Amino acid sequence: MFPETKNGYTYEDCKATADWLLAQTDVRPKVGIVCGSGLGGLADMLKNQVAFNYKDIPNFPQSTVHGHAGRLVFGTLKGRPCVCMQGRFHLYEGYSIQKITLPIRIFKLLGVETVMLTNAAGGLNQDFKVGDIMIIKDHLNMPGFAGNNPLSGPNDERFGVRFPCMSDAYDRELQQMAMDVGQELGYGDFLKEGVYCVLGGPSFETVAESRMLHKLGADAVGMSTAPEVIVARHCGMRVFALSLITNQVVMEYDSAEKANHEEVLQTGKERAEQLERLVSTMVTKIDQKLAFSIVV
Ligand SMILES: O=P(O)(O)O[C@H]1O[C@H](CO)[C@@H](O)[C@H]1O
Ligand code: HPA
Repeated sequence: MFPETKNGYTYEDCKATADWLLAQTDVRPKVGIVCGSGLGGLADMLKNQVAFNYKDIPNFPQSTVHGHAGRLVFGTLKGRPCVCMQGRFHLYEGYSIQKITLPIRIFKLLGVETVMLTNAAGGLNQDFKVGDIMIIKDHLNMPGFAGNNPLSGPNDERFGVRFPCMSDAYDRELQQMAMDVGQELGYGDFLKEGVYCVLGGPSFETVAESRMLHKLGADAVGMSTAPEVIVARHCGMRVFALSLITNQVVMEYDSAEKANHEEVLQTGKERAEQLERLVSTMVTKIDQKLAFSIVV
């Protein structure tokens, strides 16, 4: 049976959830992190944790996918206050697009200024290898082409404008910071950048679909992230996102490869440590930058 879907959450619904959370923790996060499939280890890095199971949070959906623990974790990452979704929601779980992006609006009302998202994705770019980390510079929002956009429905100006700009969705300074941090950490060989394409899932792509996406300019394909990015940008948060290339998308009919979720989780395990180090180092630099801009 599919979980309950509700079409649209009011500002008051989101505020009620944010206030409920704020009443139970002293952490006032400036950075909000969303962990992709098999990448929830990032949340375990937080110190002084106050954690909530999604099932206990008012209005929150439940995680139904293996590799998504279903916990919202508050704490400090290298001394910086953060909140981390250990598990995200996807359209294919049967939730409305408004529901899968609800936590992003709650981030905003918790005081988050920068959202960092990770995901597992299939590599379309023929220069990519399994285990590469792709800094996302742009996206193709396929569900949006079909009218399934998280901002569809009445617009509440308290979140943002009716027609938000998306040409600067992925913060360029943060992309450069990721490149610099990646170089410092010695990740040069497997740090890439590219365009992420979101599909509805849960079926993986056919060969014809993969070829089409590649021709359209996508470097990696997955089933998440872009709706969250749209909602985050709508309400004025800075966005950084990266994909772990967990598998090579099958582009040839005579290939013996078959996409599967186990491979996705396995690659996540193998690269988790580097990915966590990249994101956590960036968090310390973002924080320094914020402090600096307040002083100036
Ligand atoms: O995007 P995340 O949540 O990392 O998960 C990716 O991995 C799953 C497929 O294996 C899909 O849910 C896809 O979107
Ligand atoms: N396709 C779609 N989503 C994915 C893939 C893929 O190959 N790998 C991980 N998530």
